[in-house]
Amino acid sequence: MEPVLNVDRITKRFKGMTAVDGVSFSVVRGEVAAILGPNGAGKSTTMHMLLGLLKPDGGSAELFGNAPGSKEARERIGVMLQDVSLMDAMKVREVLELIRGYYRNPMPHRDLLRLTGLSEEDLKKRAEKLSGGQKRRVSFALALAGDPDLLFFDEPTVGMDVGARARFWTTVKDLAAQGKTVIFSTHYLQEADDVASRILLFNRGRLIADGSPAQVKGQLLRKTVSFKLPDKVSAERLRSLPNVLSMDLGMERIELVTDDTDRLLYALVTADIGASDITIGQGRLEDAFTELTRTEEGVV
Ligand SMILES: Nc1ncnc2c1ncn2[C@@H]1O[C@H](COP(=O)(O)OP(=O)(O)OP(=O)(O)O)[C@@H](O)[C@H]1O
Repeated sequence: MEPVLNVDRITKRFKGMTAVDGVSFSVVRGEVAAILGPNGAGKSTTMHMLLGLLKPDGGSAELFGNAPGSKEARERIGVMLQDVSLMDAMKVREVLELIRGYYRNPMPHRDLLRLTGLSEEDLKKRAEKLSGGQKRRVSFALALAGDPDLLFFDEPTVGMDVGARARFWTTVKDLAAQGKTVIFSTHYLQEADDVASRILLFNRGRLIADGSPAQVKGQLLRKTVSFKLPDKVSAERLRSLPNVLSMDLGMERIELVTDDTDRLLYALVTADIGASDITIGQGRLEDAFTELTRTEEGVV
């Protein structure tokens, strides 16, 4: 598999705080990789280093074997960042043609409109007159203008309505199926799960999980073991059971959140506390995500 991006222990510090802390990963051709994480996790800083907009304090990155920001790398990438100024005074067509003019093999005009959903009418407008959603479409068109092999999207769907979001991701998947590689950042686990073939989960500047959505979810997912108890059993006693991450002591039922159902169940049954009507439930993914990132905070 052809490596498109190689990141080796990349690090960035800002005035005594470490925004990105020794992150390593690589991405191969045709992957759609989501850089996922809460606010301040280091997603944008990482992306900016990969684009050559920020210089790392340690480690390195290579795009198609070239340094970020080099002419060779820039010619093969397309970028959609947050809050891009679209040269407001120009018409959309002029902006697009200007950017297409920078590239040796720009994407044909017709394909750009088809992929981004921009209309001929939109092209006649000045960028400043566009709605938020239309501006995102133009940003997408600018990212595709050079028909790049590698696309970077920083929180691309912010400001898009549901329909625009769905269309955008369908197009992204089609582009990946044609062999283009896509790296995007997002706060939303669900979005990463729906779209990405690969999830890079960041928290507090570190890469804390890396794998397919199924692998990362497997790592994140916590199950619940719920049961009834005949007599009052102290919370202390329940907490002493193995692999209990948290407890909910209801009037009717006790619910324990665990990262190892088998071990907990065995201990529960052999503890001889009279647990009955035992059920196992699937934890909610969003809860698991919150839990994992919170736990990591405690570790740092
Ligand atoms: N130019 C800068 N100067 C100082 N600190 C910065 C700078 N850029 C980012 N940081 C800090 O580095 C950390 C990581 O920020 P970054 O923007 O990379 O996170 P993020 O994951 O993209 O967050 P968000 O989801 O909120 O966009 C944060 O604590 C942020 O305050």
